[in-house]
Amino acid sequence: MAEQRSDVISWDEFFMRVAFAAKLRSKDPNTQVGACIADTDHRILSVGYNGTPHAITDEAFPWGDSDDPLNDKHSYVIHAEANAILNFRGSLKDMQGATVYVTLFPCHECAKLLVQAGVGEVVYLDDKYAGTMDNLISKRTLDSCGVTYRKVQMPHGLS
Ligand SMILES: Nc1nc(=O)n([C@H]2C[C@H](O)[C@@H](COP(=O)(O)O)O2)cc1CO
Ligand SMILES: [Zn+2]
Repeated sequence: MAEQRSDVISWDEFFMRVAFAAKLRSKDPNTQVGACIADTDHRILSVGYNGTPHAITDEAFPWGDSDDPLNDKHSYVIHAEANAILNFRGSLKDMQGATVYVTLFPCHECAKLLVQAGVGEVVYLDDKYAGTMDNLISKRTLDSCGVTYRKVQMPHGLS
């Protein structure tokens, strides 16, 4: 009888790989972000990545940075975490206590949305904006609302 494989990837690694795959769909030339929400029974509830609202043409929105808010991508893009919440087709009751796996630490706007959607834990891959005011507000929001966060361990890498 063959032995079963023991060196399998963990649930954390699995869901982070799903989030990582999602970010590969992002058209943002500078920062691509993926999010995967999994419930307490290790079922995937939803996936999202950062992108603009559905538009009639690909050129409807800018993808560059600009001092002019009308021409700045940040005015239009929907963040990965927000898209993951919006893509969910079930009842928000099923999201209570869920874990969101994100390739980049949530911004303060998404932190508020995740809290109100019932997410109980944030697991992140990168925190490249750590220490910025937005990031500090995000962490204060999560701390104040009892949402824990931790950096994922990826012993098998991402390839
Ligand atoms: N957690 C996040 N989820 C996201 O989906 N984003 C998106 C918004 C933009 O499309 C991009 C950030 O662009 P930049 O400012 O690094 O050029 O990533 C950003 C963050 C950062 O907090
Ligand atoms: Zn955000």
